[in-house]
Amino acid sequence: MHSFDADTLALVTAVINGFMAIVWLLMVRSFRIAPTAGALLSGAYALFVPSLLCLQCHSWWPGSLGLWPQSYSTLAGFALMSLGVRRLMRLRQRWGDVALIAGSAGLLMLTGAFAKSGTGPSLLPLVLGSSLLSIACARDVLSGGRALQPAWLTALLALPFLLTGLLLLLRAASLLWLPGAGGFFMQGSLDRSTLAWLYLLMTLLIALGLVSIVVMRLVARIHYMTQRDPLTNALNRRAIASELRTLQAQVERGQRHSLVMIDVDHFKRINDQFGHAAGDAALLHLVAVLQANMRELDRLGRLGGEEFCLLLPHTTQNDAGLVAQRMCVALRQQSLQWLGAPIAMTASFGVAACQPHDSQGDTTLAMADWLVYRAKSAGRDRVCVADPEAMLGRMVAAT
Ligand SMILES: Nc1nc2c(ncn2[C@@H]2O[C@H](COP(=O)(O)OP(=O)(O)OP(=O)(O)O)[C@@H](O)[C@H]2O)c(=O)[nH]1
Repeated sequence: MHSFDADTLALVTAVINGFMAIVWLLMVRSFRIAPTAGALLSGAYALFVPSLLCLQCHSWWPGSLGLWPQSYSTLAGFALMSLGVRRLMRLRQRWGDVALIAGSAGLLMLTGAFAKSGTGPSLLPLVLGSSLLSIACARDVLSGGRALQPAWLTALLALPFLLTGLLLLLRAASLLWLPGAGGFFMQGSLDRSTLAWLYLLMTLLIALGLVSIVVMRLVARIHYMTQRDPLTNALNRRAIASELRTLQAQVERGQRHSLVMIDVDHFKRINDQFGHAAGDAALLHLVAVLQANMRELDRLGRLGGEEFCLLLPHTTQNDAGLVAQRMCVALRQQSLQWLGAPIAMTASFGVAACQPHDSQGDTTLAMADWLVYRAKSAGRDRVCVADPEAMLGRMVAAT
């Protein structure tokens, strides 16, 4: 553990910070991932590099510069880090708080430097300000991560920020008690290289934590996209088939669920008369009307073209018929507004209860499909509800 001295470890930490600055910049520029948070974090990491490198070059640059570059770049780095973390956790930005902490720390250093005329800024405000900002990051990860990740994982991500904040707080305390301690790392009870190791470890953990937040968000987004129809954002065919299989399995255990198949009437005419864009808008309008008339646990999916499927868990066929009737009337009454003019739109609905002994839901789907066909034949703009006995007889006869 102690085979490296503190300066070498600070150099390694600087390299890691530089690498992370490039990683975040790449994510922002090349992939447009978390653009604002990424830019702020990239800036923060870039600012930490000179603050760590200054430990090495301190001896040979102009004495008048003293600790100024190191002090301010560290403080500015923590300020940007704090803003970046808030943005990454999708919390309302607190520019005022960050400006207050960083500004007052900067001002204190400035006044301290003038008071001591040329001795360079006092490190105390810098370390205290950085510590507060790092603790604020831990708090933001905890509050922003509540909705996203399991609690233990959020706590794990917040921990390195908290430890860094506490280390800096300890350092501030040592500066207060030992005002002569001029170096970046704390002197006293813990030796410099142990502290350098701890800072290096915290840097690594924070970098991993921040990147893993983005990776988890991306995985969740990709999972969401594989389940959705890109135009209407309703569930796609694969996702609705999977939901239907789940309901069918519950039917075997005595639950009662229903399915509604919906097909827009004369959709081709809308496309032909008003153009494909109007057709797309009509599909979005249909989904909006259906969603306004369904419960949160109901599932709406697009099977393809202008054909949709609505799963109604814990709903009898009769109740599902009433829901479909409500949707049919709502669609008839709320015409699509296209370029300032109304376009009348209706749909045909087929309603069937989820059938037993139908693990894939094929029979249920076929029944609802057949009922839509019947609604179309009977003049469209209506709901047909299954009569299971009569229907199964007819479907068997038809095959
Ligand atoms: N705008 C648009 N049109 C689509 C989309 N998917 C399929 N269509 C069109 O939807 C139309 C479906 O026409 P048909 O199957 O004849 O059905 P219909 O005109 O609604 O007639 P009925 O169902 O008998 O009332 C076709 O012209 C497809 O090109 C889409 O995503 N956007």
